[in-house]
Amino acid sequence: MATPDVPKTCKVILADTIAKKLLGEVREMLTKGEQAKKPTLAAFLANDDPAAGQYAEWSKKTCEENGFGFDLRKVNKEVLEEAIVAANQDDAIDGIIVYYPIWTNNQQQDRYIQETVALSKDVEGLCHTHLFNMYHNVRFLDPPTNRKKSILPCTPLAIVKALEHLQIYNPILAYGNRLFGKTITVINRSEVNGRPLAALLANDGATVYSVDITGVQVFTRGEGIRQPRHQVLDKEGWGLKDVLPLSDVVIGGVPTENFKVPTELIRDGAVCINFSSYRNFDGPAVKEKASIYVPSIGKVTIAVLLRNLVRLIDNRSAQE
Ligand SMILES: NC(=O)C1=CN([C@@H]2O[C@H](COP(=O)(O)OP(=O)(O)OC[C@H]3O[C@@H](n4cnc5c(N)ncnc54)[C@H](O)[C@@H]3O)[C@@H](O)[C@H]2O)C=CC1
Ligand SMILES: Nc1nc(=O)c2c([nH]1)NC[C@@H]1CN(c3ccc(C(=O)N[C@@H](CCC(=O)O)C(=O)O)cc3)C=[N+]21
Repeated sequence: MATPDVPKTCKVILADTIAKKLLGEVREMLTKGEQAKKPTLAAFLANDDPAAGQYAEWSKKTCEENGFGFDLRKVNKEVLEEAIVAANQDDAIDGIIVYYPIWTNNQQQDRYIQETVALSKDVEGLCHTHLFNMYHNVRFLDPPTNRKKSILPCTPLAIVKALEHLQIYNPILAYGNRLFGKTITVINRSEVNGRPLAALLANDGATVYSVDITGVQVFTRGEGIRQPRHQVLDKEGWGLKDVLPLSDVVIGGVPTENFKVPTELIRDGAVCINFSSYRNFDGPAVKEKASIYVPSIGKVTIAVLLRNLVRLIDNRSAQE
């Protein structure tokens, strides 16, 4: 029998679809818990980054629509540290988010602020203990009791949730190994986004090419997939031209207007995901190449933020 002509079309998946599913789960978690009061986030905005301001507005809206409190605090850089310390001690506040970057030319100072947020209120998973657990593939804060879940950074986790939704995670495989056999390129290696993302994906079994302005590194679980955590190697002289043709999934996070992933290098049928505030893929062209295209992820990030907040509250009741 002749095979009918199947049109070759790219499926565009919007963040909203994935976010709605997660928000449904979050509301369910909320009704199961026995919170006496409305879970409340304190959000510190101490820069004039338009992306951060927009993100704050979106987060506020999503919080309020889903039964969460969102307390936006616009503060001066100079008083930020003291303001965070006060929120750490305030029982009315369940989680704290700080919009980065703050000191654009001083990463050390931003790191210091990340550490100022109390571990029990670190809704973005950026405190050292949370980062250490993520990089070491440790899921709980209190082994061997395992009642307190370690928090994962919002944007990397949002991308993992998107990949689960798209069934790039293969549920036939064992949990923790569901990306085995997949090759993924992540274009961005910042400490808050690209690097944790590459580590998470490698910890789940993928081969991850992590690309930044300086070059390419490969994150894997090592030979024979038996390593408990990822390993990193430099790929001297490699560039997008080497890694894109190998990649089942391409994730763009370059924060510039004019950067575009070269469409001609993308594999036919690849899955393309953009998390940058700028469009890293040339929309019409990528739809001729990709099997699935996710043009933005922000709404999923916000859903994950709320999910993390519920986790923090559960962790606190596990403590008590
Ligand atoms: N949708 C979401 O949930 C979120 C989106 N963002 C957005 O993601 C973007 C990235 O944010 P950050 O990681 O904080 O930025 P960043 O400036 O800290 O890091 C940018 C990364 O991209 C790399 N890069 C820059 N130009 C490149 C090029 N031409 N080729 C390859 N690599 C290049 C840099 O080397 C660096 O690793 C921004 O647009 C930000 O607004 C950030 C957080 C959440
Ligand atoms: N500590 C920290 N954590 C962050 O996660 C963080 C940050 N700092 N600094 C700024 C960037 C930027 N960012 C965005 C998240 C969502 C949307 C978002 O929801 N965008 C909508 C688009 C809105 C529209 O329609 O224009 C979407 O993707 O659907 C945008 C931007 C988080 N950031």
